[in-house]
Amino acid sequence: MAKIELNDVSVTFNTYQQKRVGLKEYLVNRQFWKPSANPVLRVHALNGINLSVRDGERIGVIGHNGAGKSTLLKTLAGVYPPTRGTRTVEGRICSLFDITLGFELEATGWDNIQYRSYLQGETPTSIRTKLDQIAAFTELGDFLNIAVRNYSSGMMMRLAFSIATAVDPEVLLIDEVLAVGDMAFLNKARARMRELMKTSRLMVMVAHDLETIREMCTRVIWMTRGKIVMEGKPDEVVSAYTAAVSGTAA
Ligand SMILES: Nc1ncnc2c1ncn2[C@@H]1O[C@H](COP(=O)(O)OP(=O)(O)OP(=O)(O)O)[C@@H](O)[C@H]1O
Repeated sequence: MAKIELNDVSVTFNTYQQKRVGLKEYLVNRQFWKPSANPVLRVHALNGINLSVRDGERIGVIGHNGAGKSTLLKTLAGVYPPTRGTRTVEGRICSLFDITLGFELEATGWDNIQYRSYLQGETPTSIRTKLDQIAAFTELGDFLNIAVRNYSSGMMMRLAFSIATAVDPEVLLIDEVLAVGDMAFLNKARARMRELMKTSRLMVMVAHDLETIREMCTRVIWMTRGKIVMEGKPDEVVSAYTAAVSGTAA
């Protein structure tokens, strides 16, 4: 059984009003420099989020830029620990965002498929059957024999997407704006994503495309400034959001 439980979760980032002051800059200007010249800014990206998602639910997250959607997804994935509150996620997670991060640049495509598959919980036996399927999906052919340092960004995307989606996820976390290479690969990737959405036990998807949300989700969450302002049936929440955005809300 897969489930997600967020209890009063907040995520705060500390950032600086200006760029960080380096050692050289500090030494040169130290008689003039004061910490108050560059105060810490606290960004409350998530603010007291309560969310309970059960097996079988497909959640869509909508909201304007900077509302906290990606931070929510990354908190669910375990990338950001909550500054306050508790996070419980049960089930094998597949995160479809930032998928090209963390590759071994000096290793070949084949080696990276192995390394990543282990990180995704595969065993030497289970990898044996999947290796060829992943390689075939990339359509990278002999390029899989060279170091990924030499890949174009589109080739990296193909490799990363093929590996990330070769799992049998229980909890699927998707950022819709995943750019996955050229048109030919994009169509194939979209088809695979839809398949994963149908087969995973629970999904949370961040999307700006409201039609995809209406079509794919069982519940929608609308976020503003790190808070959930409305949640419920896709049609109702999307209509309220659209009305608010176009300025026709009552
Ligand atoms: N790593 C970080 N360090 C500092 N601030 C951050 C970081 N990540 C996000 N933020 C800030 O947190 C807030 C929420 O950002 P987030 O990326 O979650 O929004 P979003 O709803 O996904 O936006 P978009 O639709 O533009 O992708 C923003 O104010 C953003 O500047």
